[in-house]
Amino acid sequence: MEFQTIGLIGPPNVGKSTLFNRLTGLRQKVSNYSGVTVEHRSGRLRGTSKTVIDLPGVWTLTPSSEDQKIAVTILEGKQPHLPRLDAVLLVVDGTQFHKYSLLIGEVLARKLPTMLLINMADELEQRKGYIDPLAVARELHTPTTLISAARGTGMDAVHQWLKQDHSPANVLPVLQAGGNAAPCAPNCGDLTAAGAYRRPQHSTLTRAVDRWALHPVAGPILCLIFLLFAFQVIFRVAYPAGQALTNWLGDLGTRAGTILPDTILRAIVVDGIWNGIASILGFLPQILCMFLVITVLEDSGYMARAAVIADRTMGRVGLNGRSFLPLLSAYACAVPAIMATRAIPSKRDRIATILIAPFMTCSARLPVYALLIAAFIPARPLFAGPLGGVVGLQAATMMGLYLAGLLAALVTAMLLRSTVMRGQASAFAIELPNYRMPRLRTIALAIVDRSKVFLKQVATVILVLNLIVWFLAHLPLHNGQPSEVGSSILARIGSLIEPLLHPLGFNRPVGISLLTAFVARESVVSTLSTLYNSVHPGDLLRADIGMAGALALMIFFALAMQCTATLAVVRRETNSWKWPIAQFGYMTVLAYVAAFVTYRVALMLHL
Ligand SMILES: Nc1nc2c(ncn2[C@@H]2O[C@H](COP(=O)(O)OP(=O)(O)OP(=O)(O)O)[C@@H](O)[C@H]2O)c(=O)[nH]1
Ligand SMILES: [Mg+2]
Repeated sequence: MEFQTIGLIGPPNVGKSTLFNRLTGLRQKVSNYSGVTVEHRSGRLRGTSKTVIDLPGVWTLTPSSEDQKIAVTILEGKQPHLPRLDAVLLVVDGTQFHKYSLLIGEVLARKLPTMLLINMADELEQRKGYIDPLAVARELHTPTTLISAARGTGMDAVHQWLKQDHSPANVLPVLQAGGNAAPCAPNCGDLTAAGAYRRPQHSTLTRAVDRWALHPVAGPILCLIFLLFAFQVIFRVAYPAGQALTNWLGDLGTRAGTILPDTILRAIVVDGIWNGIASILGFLPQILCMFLVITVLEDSGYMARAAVIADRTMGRVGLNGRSFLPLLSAYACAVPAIMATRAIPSKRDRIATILIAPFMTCSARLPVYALLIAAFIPARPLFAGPLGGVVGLQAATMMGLYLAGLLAALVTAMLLRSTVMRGQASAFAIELPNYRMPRLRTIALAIVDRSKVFLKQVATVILVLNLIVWFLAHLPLHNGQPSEVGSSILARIGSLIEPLLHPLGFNRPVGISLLTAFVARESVVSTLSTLYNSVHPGDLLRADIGMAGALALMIFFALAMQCTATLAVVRRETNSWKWPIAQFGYMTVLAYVAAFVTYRVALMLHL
């Protein structure tokens, strides 16, 4: 009998998802910190009809958080709509083998056919550690093998075990090592002695880097310098590259316009669709640059340190240290970050983290910030002097907006902890993984996948939004001709929201673009482009809203909850409408008031 449904179970950050990707050819997210996978993911074992299921990491089978509950429920065969597991690949990290006897004992006691995979063979050898998998197999009466999921070594034995006929007479002799008959007791005794385990030497790189990265003063400063440098690259390299792309696409649209006959169709294709698309595509290089930075930080193991730094410097606001990993991942997108809060055991801390996650600057805000900063903030050095050129005013403004979001999150956390979510902050312990050279494959896949998500968003949601905006700006028809700008449906919507826009210094196109931003934040760029009928709407906006309005718009955008996808996921994860509604109301009022104050202060300062 061959296995049909195989589960990957094991502690966090041991390489389960890396193995899953190798077995199935899929692209489950892999990163060097604990708690990356928070829900199950199924895939087909390559070349077969068998199902492999990747699970969140667990330290014991007594779950203490939502993600761990998922892993244990599936192991117990109690997950609705999912077949029972008929085999388990129990994955552990060979460089930390001394930590796993409890989990190994608990999993084997379930009596499912199990193979123990000791992963990270490459790192174990490199750091001069040792383990004898056959001796472990003999001790546990369980097939055991040493693998490297990242490099693909040792995988033959795994495939053989999965392929083999598991009727009692046909079990593979080498790996059998005593058969699968006698499962060990819940605690498997001293496996390290039985397996002649020699712990690997400490990673000298990790020690050297951590001396600086975890330093109470130098650590946060280095972190800020690194981010400032990343923003500088975004403005110096990615922005010009993106603008060149937009210019090229804009020219292409103009040329196509001269070929097409001068009909309504030409207006729809060139003005209604193409200009908006060309303007937003120019921000792809910046988004990719940001993802490159985030993926390198995650896969190198730095993110776990950033969480420690954040906990030390910001834990005083009452946030649980465990909140910082999801919050840091919200710099990419709030949706997976809110799902990552499943790893936080305390419900109260989890809800607090969900409520503040959308303040972190997600990648969809990036194009809008870049557009406004490039149009309004002069491209000059931040300070005079020989080193002045290293950091520009534009990069510093971008950093300021990221910090504004963070500050709003922390103040909100403080408010929550002193009102509706009072209570003791729980202690924070985090596993600090060894630093690893980020894998080129992980980075490349993250960037390719991100480009696909962005391009799909542009080709679907943003394109449709653009068309809707364009039509609303030209309807109703009068005697078969489009409306004058002032009498279109959009103009009427504009006049309705005008009283709200005026106190913030926004004009109608900005107001309309903020409405479309509810569907997709990035669409502010393409909506402005469609309304101004230009691939570079920033230049025209400069003449319309002035510096005070632009600063207010940046602050509004930093703080407002303009993302239906996030609201939907908050509803799902908290299982109530109360939280998303409260969150939406609070963030909108905060954004409005902060933008109003910014506008008035900027006017007073004659900016
Ligand atoms: N050197 C080395 N690194 C590996 C190996 N397998 C995985 N890794 C790295 O280990 C880290 C964790 O890998 P994941 O596959 O995300 O681990 P996981 O067990 O799924 O983690 P969670 O989802 O958090 O439970 C990543 O940085 C991987 O690149 C390996 O065989 N050798
Ligand atoms: Mg995983």
